[in-house]
Amino acid sequence: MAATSRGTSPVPPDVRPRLTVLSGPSGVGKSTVVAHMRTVHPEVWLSVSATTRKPRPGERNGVHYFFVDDEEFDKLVANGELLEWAEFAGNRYGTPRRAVLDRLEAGEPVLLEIDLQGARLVRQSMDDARLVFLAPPSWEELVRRLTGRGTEAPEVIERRLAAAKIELAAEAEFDTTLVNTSVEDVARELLTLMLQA
Ligand SMILES: Nc1ncnc2c1ncn2[C@@H]1O[C@H](COP(=O)(O)OP(=O)(O)OP(=O)(O)O)[C@@H](O)[C@H]1O
Ligand SMILES: Nc1nc2c(ncn2[C@@H]2O[C@H](COP(=O)(O)O)[C@@H](O)[C@H]2O)c(=O)[nH]1
Repeated sequence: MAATSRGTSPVPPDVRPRLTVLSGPSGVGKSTVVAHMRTVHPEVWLSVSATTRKPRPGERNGVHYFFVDDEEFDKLVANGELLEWAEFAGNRYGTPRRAVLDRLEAGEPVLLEIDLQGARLVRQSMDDARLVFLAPPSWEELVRRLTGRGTEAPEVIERRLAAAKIELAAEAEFDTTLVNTSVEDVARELLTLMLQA
């Protein structure tokens, strides 16, 4: 992932960047929105999580995730290297702590794309984090997107939809909700939120 510097940052000099967490049910379009935002603003830094999930076709180690086995993930947890971690639909996911803290200390805005459990943990440990919930236009559209992506087996889709019901019920815990009707619009709104004081 490309490094950022204050020189290329979209952050106005009088704004103190903070941590933004983007969450929402599986399939709502979090990765799509973030990828679009980063094509327009490649200088925005996105944390790369560690996961025990196997890579999907096209996913690259160190770019989309750090793909690790159970033993390596155990070590990351035991050594305190994760800012937060959670089990989601049968796999573990966690945010490498050092990289996030380094960026914040350098005065750069930081974006995490993580699940509800992780968002709750971040809120507990970093009370000025901004929590953004990405919602689908409807339940039917969420099912269509998750199924249409074609990356999960039917039983995994069922697990993710069960988790989605819990995540949708937690929307009120977030500071802001964005409805993902248009990827371009939501990406723009997300960037605006990230740059607000
Ligand atoms: N606004 C949108 N309109 C129509 N389709 C969309 C929209 N946003 C995303 N999609 C599609 O929905 C599918 C799921 O998107 P994506 O993989 O980004 O979801 P996600 O929230 O990151 O899921 P997960 O949490 O499972 O990783 C993809 O096929 C994507 O192209
Ligand atoms: N708590 C965390 N959740 C994370 C992290 N990285 C990703 N995720 C979330 O997991 C699910 C499933 O992701 P997928 O790539 O397998 O579809 C999704 O909600 C992600 O946002 C993390 O570091 N911590």
